[in-house]
Amino acid sequence: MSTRHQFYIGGAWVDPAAPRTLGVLDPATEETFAEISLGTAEDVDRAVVAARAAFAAYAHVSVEQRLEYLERIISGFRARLPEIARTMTREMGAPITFSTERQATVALFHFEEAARVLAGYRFEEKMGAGIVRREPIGVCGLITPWNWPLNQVASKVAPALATGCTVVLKPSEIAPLSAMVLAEVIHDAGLPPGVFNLVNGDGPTVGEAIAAHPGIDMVSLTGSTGAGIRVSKLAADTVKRVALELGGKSANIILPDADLESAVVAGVHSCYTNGGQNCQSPTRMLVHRSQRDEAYAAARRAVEEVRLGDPFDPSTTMGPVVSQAQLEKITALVQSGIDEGATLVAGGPGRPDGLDKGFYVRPTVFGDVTPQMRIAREEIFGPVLSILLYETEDEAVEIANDTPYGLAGFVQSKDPDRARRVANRIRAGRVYLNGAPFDRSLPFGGYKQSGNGREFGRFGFEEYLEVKAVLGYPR
Ligand SMILES: NC(=O)c1ccc[n+]([C@@H]2O[C@H](COP(=O)([O-])OP(=O)(O)OC[C@H]3O[C@@H](n4cnc5c(N)ncnc54)[C@H](O)[C@@H]3O)[C@@H](O)[C@H]2O)c1
Repeated sequence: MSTRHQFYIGGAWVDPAAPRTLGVLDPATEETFAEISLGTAEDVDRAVVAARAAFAAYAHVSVEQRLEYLERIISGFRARLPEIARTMTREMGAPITFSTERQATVALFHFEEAARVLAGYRFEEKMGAGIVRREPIGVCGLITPWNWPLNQVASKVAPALATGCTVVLKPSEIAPLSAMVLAEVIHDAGLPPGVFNLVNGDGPTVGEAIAAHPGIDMVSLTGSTGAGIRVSKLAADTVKRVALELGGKSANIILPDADLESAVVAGVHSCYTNGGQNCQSPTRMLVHRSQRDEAYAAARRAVEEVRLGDPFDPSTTMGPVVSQAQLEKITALVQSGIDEGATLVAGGPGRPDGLDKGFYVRPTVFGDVTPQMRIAREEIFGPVLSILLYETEDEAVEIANDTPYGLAGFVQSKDPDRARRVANRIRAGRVYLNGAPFDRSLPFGGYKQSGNGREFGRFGFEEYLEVKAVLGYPR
């Protein structure tokens, strides 16, 4: 078993203020394979002192120098990408192919994108009788989840470092190890001590200490809506900037003119990506009532294509879910779907055949789901798709928007103008038309209870900047 008891503070790996440990579980074997420390408010204090001291100089480091640091992080990351991917597969169960091609690669993208934005960014502009300057906001407390463990870390750390901020990172205590590899990469890149700090711990202790700390200027959290609310309340006392990336229950509207078979099959697979543990997963599929039977048959065929099993086997397309707690939550919601009268199209509760160990759940599809059912309203965070039926385009849009969330939407139609019209009516921060691929430069974030921040590209970069007007220039 590997032990990673130290935190990265002030440019060195240091012992925690008090000994308290937590095992990290391999979700495929249910075995504890590593151990970390759980920090305290005292550890957060030390990290904030280091980050504040470093900010005084780092805020004024030239763009060229910051670009050089980012380039060194990028090459160090690239060199360790296979190890980073394996670490994520071990700590949270994503299939190795997915960890390599998506989880790790997308995390690397954020550093490349931050460097690209930094290289072309105008930090000053002339306006009226003055100039407007954009300056780094200060010390940033970054709190991240386990489902895309390094992507979420990188989408915050990269723009923070690029803009001249300093960082106190608290990765998820459930999947903390890939972030510790990143800390080693950042150390090797030779950033000044204190610019980047990492303290492991749980939400109520270390997360809340970060949110409340008077020495932190901004807190950015990706996680559940409940954690986001708690962090906002704690941050209010010191009027911190708060950026939240929270849960979702995204709708995938399949308009009647779409190619139904391919839209349904792609929608099922998209819902199941990363074992369904994605904030923006299209978990509510909206199908025209006249296409019900055909859609259910296509969904069943898509489920048969899923290869559930050992996440280190390159042919596996779905691994276990992250934990026993997550497995129980998913199972309870699947049972609620049955109890509330939805039609079980595929899957269901219970252990998948042939998998006696590990937190495996059966990929499941429900049909005839109504908007009031729990499986239509609650974020399940597992491979469970709900199919809802609609009669008119207006009704489809109404169902899509009938949720406290607003992270993403998906629209399928052969008519691009029609798809765009429907997209404009969806109250969400991102809409994908006809299976559009991921684009790292476009903003990512939620409406409503899905959050208030924007990450990725220029929008993510600007989250870490203050705006200053300097008056007294000729007009
Ligand atoms: N919108 C997005 O970009 C996005 C991306 C990925 C995941 N998510 C969301 O994250 C959730 C799954 O991740 P999770 O289970 O790790 O979420 P979580 O809210 O349990 O934990 C997320 C992080 O917040 C910390 N935390 C928990 N309670 C806290 C508190 N009271 N104060 C401060 N910090 C606290 C945790 O320790 C962890 O580091 C889902 O709801 C998912 O939709 C959102």
